[in-house]
Amino acid sequence: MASESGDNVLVGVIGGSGLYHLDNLTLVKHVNPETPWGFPSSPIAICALPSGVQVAFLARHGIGHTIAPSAVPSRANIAALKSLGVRAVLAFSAVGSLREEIAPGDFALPTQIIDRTKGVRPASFFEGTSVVAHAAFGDPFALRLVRWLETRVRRVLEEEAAAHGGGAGPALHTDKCIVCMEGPQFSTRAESQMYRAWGGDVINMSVLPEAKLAREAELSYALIATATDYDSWRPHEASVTAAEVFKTLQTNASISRHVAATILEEMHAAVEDGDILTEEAGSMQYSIMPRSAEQREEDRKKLKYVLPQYFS
Ligand SMILES: CSC[C@H]1O[C@H](OP(=O)(O)O)[C@H](O)[C@@H]1O
Ligand SMILES: Nc1ncnc2[nH]cnc12
Repeated sequence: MASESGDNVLVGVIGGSGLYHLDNLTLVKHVNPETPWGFPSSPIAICALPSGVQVAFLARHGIGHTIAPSAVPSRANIAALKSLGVRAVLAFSAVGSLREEIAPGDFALPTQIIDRTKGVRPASFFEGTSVVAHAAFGDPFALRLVRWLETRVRRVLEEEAAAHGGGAGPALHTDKCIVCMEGPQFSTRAESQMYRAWGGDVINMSVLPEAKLAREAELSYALIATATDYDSWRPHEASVTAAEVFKTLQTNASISRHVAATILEEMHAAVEDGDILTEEAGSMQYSIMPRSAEQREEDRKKLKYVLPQYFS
């Protein structure tokens, strides 16, 4: 797909709470594409890695963290990244831990999601159009990208531990299930315990509809979850507060920047090389219901923005 920017920006990074910029990058320019679903959360920073390779960085809640989780314009965010030519998205998120072994400061790579959003977030590019599509979402993250990330993120966490005296350092937890709640209030103790009983391992307010929209846009999407707290399930401990989250947010963000600075070059190369990290390309081919006479031309035009190969 020819990108709107004309640049070869294949990798997009979405920063969550505490992560409003990346390290070791030279800002090339800011772009703020108006998509058929409005403007992204903030202007997108197109940044050059030391090799000159460019990546796109978007702050999910805006640079000044002014957008609440339920109000994040996820359709515009994903559509804007796609319009720049992005094919794989690395998203970061601050999460609560629902498991004793996932300590604040640890990192997790989820492979499953439980949806506890309340239907107030627009969750499909097809919503409100005359085109019906049912994307496959059994594996909500791009598994090849997740597996690719495992070894690389683990290595960075080991480097972090070595640089800070060789102690245990943050652990990486793989194959975890993330609960996405509506918020903005945190969970009750009863809810937190229920999520554990359901098999949830970590919890946030942001992975949906972001992951669904990435799938609809045929972008490979993975989430690096960074634990900040133990949510509200521990019977004899205080339940989570924003103050508790803030305690680990900066350290987690700084390690997240180290992860990004270490892997982005290689990730760009892997995406460019072909199908290793672009497994979602073509995945919507059989998800869109066959064209009928009732499909409105204006809707096809809108959908062309994210899926040009099906709506030319
Ligand atoms: C600041 S606590 C709750 C807030 O933090 C997470 O944001 P993000 O996923 O963007 O890092 C969580 O999802 C909530 O939105
Ligand atoms: N306990 C929690 N619940 C939901 N989102 C979070 N983000 C960070 N901690 C969280």
